[in-house]
Order: sequence, then structure tokens, then C-alpha cells
Amino acid sequence: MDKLIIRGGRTLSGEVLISGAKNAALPELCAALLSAEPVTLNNVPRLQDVSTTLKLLRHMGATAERDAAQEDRVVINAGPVNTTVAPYELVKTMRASILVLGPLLARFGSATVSLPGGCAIGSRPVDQHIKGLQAMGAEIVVEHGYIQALAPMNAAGQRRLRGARITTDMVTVTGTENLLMAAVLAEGETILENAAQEPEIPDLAEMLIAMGAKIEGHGTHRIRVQGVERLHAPVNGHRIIPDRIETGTFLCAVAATGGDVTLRSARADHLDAVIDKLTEAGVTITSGDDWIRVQASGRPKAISFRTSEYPAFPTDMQAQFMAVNCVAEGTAKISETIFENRFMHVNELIRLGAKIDVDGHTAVVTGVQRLSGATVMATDLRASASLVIAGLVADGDTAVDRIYHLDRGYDRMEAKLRAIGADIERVPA
Ligand SMILES: CC(=O)N[C@H]1[C@@H](OP(=O)(O)OP(=O)(O)OC[C@H]2O[C@@H](n3ccc(=O)[nH]c3=O)[C@H](O)[C@@H]2O)O[C@H](CO)[C@@H](O)[C@@H]1O
Ligand SMILES: C=C(OP(=O)(O)O)C(=O)O
Repeated sequence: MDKLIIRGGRTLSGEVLISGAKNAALPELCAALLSAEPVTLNNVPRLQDVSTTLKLLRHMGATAERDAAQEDRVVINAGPVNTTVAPYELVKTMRASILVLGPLLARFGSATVSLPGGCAIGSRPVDQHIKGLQAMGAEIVVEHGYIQALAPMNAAGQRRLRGARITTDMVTVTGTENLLMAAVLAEGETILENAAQEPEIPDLAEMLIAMGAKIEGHGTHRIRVQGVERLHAPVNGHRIIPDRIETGTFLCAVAATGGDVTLRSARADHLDAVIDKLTEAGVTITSGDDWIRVQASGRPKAISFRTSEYPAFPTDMQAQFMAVNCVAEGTAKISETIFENRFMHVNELIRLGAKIDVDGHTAVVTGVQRLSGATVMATDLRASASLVIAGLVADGDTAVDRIYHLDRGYDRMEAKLRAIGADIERVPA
């Protein structure tokens, strides 16, 4: 198990190329299951979660390979799929494996997918995915840790989902994606009410439209889908949007350390809430269509915020922004409303000298002049990123242990940070 060693105190300057979005890549790799033709995805990030998804697709009989000549291109051929089972051994390492359920059921009429279970940040049930598929006529049994789903038989004797009007109890990102992927091959019309609006959803919808799906309203709370018989490959492949959370993480790193960094292949319009808060903190941010420049000097101002569904402040940026508040001037109140256990970085930040009090879903952070390096343990993906940011401003050495969490969702983070002046290295633990 590798760890990161960071010698803090350097300001950051230069350019960073932002990778494709993890949370768009995962559903879009699974969407390739909807067609028997080879699907090309471009701008696929190099992440452990992507490798796990490719492994899962191969387990089902698909071919799923990175292009040897162009590493960010992946071609998936789900023509030869011969099993619709997603086993526990693969699903347990990545919750997003649940995203094969909708596509498998829609194209093959049956699917057996291991229950993903909870994870460090919360219990994360998938009841809304199941409820939506049941509304589309699926018979679903959950037993022995597996979701066993069967589509209803139509008049022609085929197992095919039926369009339905579905209102989820809460806004769910992967729930919306699973139901959208199920609906594109269902018979008739599906309306998804209370749909998530995160940018990864319109990106998935655009990919599906390029494959022949009929979708309207993506990017709003009401998505309307007319099911079609089959989908083809997207004609020129599909290019995954830039990772807004990786982008926000670099913005926070510069806000904390100071410096002048331009992020290339980045979308400011996907990060309005985060950019507003950083601007309030005294950071200067300018942007164009595909770049963002961040300039910071001195201590940022403490900024309070509350996580919520897009377009509000993302829960996936809460830990990184908390790290900025740890060294800010003043006191900030942070409320986490999406996941019940997403403050696990707090105790590790305290080990670095941060002053944080947690009361239920609220953390009060009083900024300190300086953090001091120590050994800390990453507990989940974004917690890892917050510890890296804290390590970059701490005095002395910080060792971040258990960085397999970081590798799940960041594409060579330490190499990108080193290229803009950070003193950071990966060492085998
Ligand atoms: C792969 C991916 O895209 N992951 C993102 C996705 O996760 P994910 O899609 O798992 O998160 P959801 O939007 O589904 O979760 C939102 C809330 O709804 C609850 N819920 C969800 C579904 C359900 O059937 N029942 C239920 O109770 C969850 O426990 C959570 O409290 O959105 C989260 C919220 O923006 C992000 O933090 C994750 O990075
Ligand atoms: C919580 C996250 O991801 P996942 O849903 O894959 O666990 C995340 O990206 O911060």
C-alpha cells in the first residue's frame, strides 16, 4: 500500500491538465452495455474505479480495452456479453458497479447484481434504483446479498421494461443514471421526476442520444425518454466532460497554498457554487470556455457553506474546502446535508493542528496560522484529497497513508501537483 509524503510550504504555479470526470466515465462505461456495437469513449481518466469497471465489463464477456496509441480512449464491445451477473468480489470495491443494473435489465431482460452495501461516508441504500425499475415492470428479489431483476414479458414474448412515470423520494445521481439507462430501451415513455441535475447526467444523456436514444429535459428535474428498440455506437465516440471535482480540488489547493495556476480542459460553468465561495474567500478566479486561472496570496478568508444537490455546493468538495478553512482567517460553519458520515477527515485534520468542532451534521472550523505535518490516514476519496491539501500548507512532513482511496478517483494527483511546484512523492508503505 503506497503512501504520499508531502513537504509543505511551497506555493503552486504553472498549468494542470484536468482529466475526464470519474462520475461521468463510470455510468458511460456501463452505458456501453446498452448496445451490441463497439462504443468509443474519449477523455477516460486513469483511475482505479475505471479499471474496476473495465474488469466488471470483461467479466460479463464484453471486450473493454484502452487504446494502445491513445491512452485516454477506451473501446467497449458489449456484443459478446454472455452473463448478466455482477459478482460481489467486483462490486464490493466500487459502489458505482450498481450502474450495470439498468443497462443489463434494459438490453438483456435480466440482471443479477450484488448489493453494493454502504461505504465509509454513509449507508447509501439503492432502494430508489429498485423502486424505479419496479415501476417499469421489473420483478425484483433481493436475497443472498444480490439484486435479482427480471423485466416483464411483452406481447411479442420478449422481456422488456415498460416506460413509467417515476418520482424518486430524493434526488439521487446514480439512481437517475440507472433509470435513464433503463428507460432508453424500454417500451413507451418514461418520465423521471425529481431527477438529479449534476453535469454528469446531461453528459450521459448526450452520449445516449448520440447512440440513438430519445431524451429531453436532461439537466432539469424532469427527464422525458421515449424508448427505442436498439441503440448503436455513438458515431464519433463520446468525449467525457472534465472532472469538476478534480478541478475544484486543484482550486482549493491553490487557495490554501497561494500561487498562480491555470487549469486546462476545465469547465468553470460546472463549478459556480465552488468558484463563488472561493471568490468570497479572497481568491481571484478567471476563466474561459475550457480553462480556469486561480491566483491566491496570503491567508484566505473563512467561508461557511452547506452541501446540497447541484447546482448548489457539492458534497464531493466539502472535505477539500474544509482544508482551506483550516488555514483561513476567521471561523466557518460547514453543514453536510447529503451523507450522514462525511466528516471522517476532521480527526485527521485535527492531527495536523486544525481547530474543528463537530456537532451532528455541522462542523465549525476556526482557521489557524499554520498546520504542522504529521502522519495521517485517508478514510475515503475526498478525505484523502483534503489531507493532501492540508499537507501542502503544513510545516514539515505530512505522510498520507491508505492512498488507495485517492487512486480510486484522482488521475496521478501527485504527479500533477509536483509539476506545479509541490514537494510530494509516492512511496511504498
Ligand atoms: C459515482 C457517482 O456518481 N457518485 C456520486 C453520486 O453518488 P450516489 O449516486 O451514490 O449518491 P446519491 O445522489 O444517490 O445519494 C444522495 C443521497 O440519497 C440517498 N439515497 C440514494 C439512492 C437511493 O436509492 N436511496 C437513498 O437513500 C443516499 O444515501 C444519499 O444520502 O452522487 C453523490 C452526491 O452528489 C456524490 O457524492 C458521488 O460522488
Ligand atoms: C463519493 C464519491 O464517489 P463514489 O460514489 O464513487 O463513492 C466521490 O466521488 O466523492
